[in-house]
Amino acid sequence: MAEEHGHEFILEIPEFEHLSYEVEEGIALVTLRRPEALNALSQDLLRELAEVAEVLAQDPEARVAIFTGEGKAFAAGADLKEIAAIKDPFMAREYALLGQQVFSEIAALPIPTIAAINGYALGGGLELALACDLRVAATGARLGLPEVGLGLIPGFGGTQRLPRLIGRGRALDLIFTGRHVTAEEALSMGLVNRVGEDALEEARKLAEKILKNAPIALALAKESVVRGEGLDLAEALEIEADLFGYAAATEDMKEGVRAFLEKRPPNFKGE
Ligand SMILES: C/C=C/C(=O)SCCNC(=O)CCNC(=O)[C@H](O)C(C)(C)COP(=O)(O)OP(=O)(O)OC[C@H]1O[C@@H](n2cnc3c(N)ncnc32)[C@H](O)[C@@H]1OP(=O)(O)O
Repeated sequence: MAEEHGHEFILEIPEFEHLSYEVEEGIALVTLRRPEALNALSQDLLRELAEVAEVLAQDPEARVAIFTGEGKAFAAGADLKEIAAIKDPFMAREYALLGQQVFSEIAALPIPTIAAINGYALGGGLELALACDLRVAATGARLGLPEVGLGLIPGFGGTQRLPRLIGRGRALDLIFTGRHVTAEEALSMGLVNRVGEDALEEARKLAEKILKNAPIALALAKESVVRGEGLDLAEALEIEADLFGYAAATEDMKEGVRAFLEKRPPNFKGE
């Protein structure tokens, strides 16, 4: 996907069918584009999300990524037509593993990611939003994990990422009832970080605030949080101290501290 020509680094962006990818002023925008099926996550769309994650990990222009959906949904879940065609538990397991793998790649991206939840985020759609670092919802958005009403369970990370984010009790409320919550309720339970009239506009505002900060420090802060999950506190604190050491060795750290002392805004270069 990426080639070196002399010293020039050329990133080839694949042709996508079910999503679009654009980058403007440091913000990469990934838009799911299957509005006729409320952006249901078909296997083809999941594979394109894996490809876009690979692009995001390499694109030097992409400093924050926003994921959103075209039309009235962010994503209405895994594609139920494809689920209906699953013949045995082994195929179903492979299906879950595909979604989990793609969302884990998104969760591990070295840049901050934001889900701009413009409408329905249900089942696998909410699980995609959970794989992002931050979630911003439109006032009219509806979020939920309705899988048990279909005889399924959340299988793209929902049973793991949701309790880690909002706590076991609140997560099991959503998982057992399958109910749709409003953006306001999602905000009150910590499921989303912000609510606004227009999710994308609100997400862009958030991205712009993030972009004012030092890029390497952002990557290291995320790495510290991600690597610390699942470790005991002492081990996780060691990782934090190591990464603090890396951050302190950057030119941007010198610039940030100098700018503070000189009472001016910093000019970070990502070095
Ligand atoms: C591991 C992960 C597992 C999962 O994610 S399981 C799936 C979990 N998701 C769901 O159960 C949500 C399913 N969708 C719905 O409940 C409803 O939709 C909504 C409440 C989101 C919206 O309802 P309304 O406004 O009446 O729209 P509409 O006519 O139902 O949908 C428009 C078109 O979109 C298709 N569609 C919606 N969701 C899915 C889906 N998840 N998989 C495949 N297609 C979907 C429909 O069938 C229909 O299509 P047509 O116009 O051809 O009838």
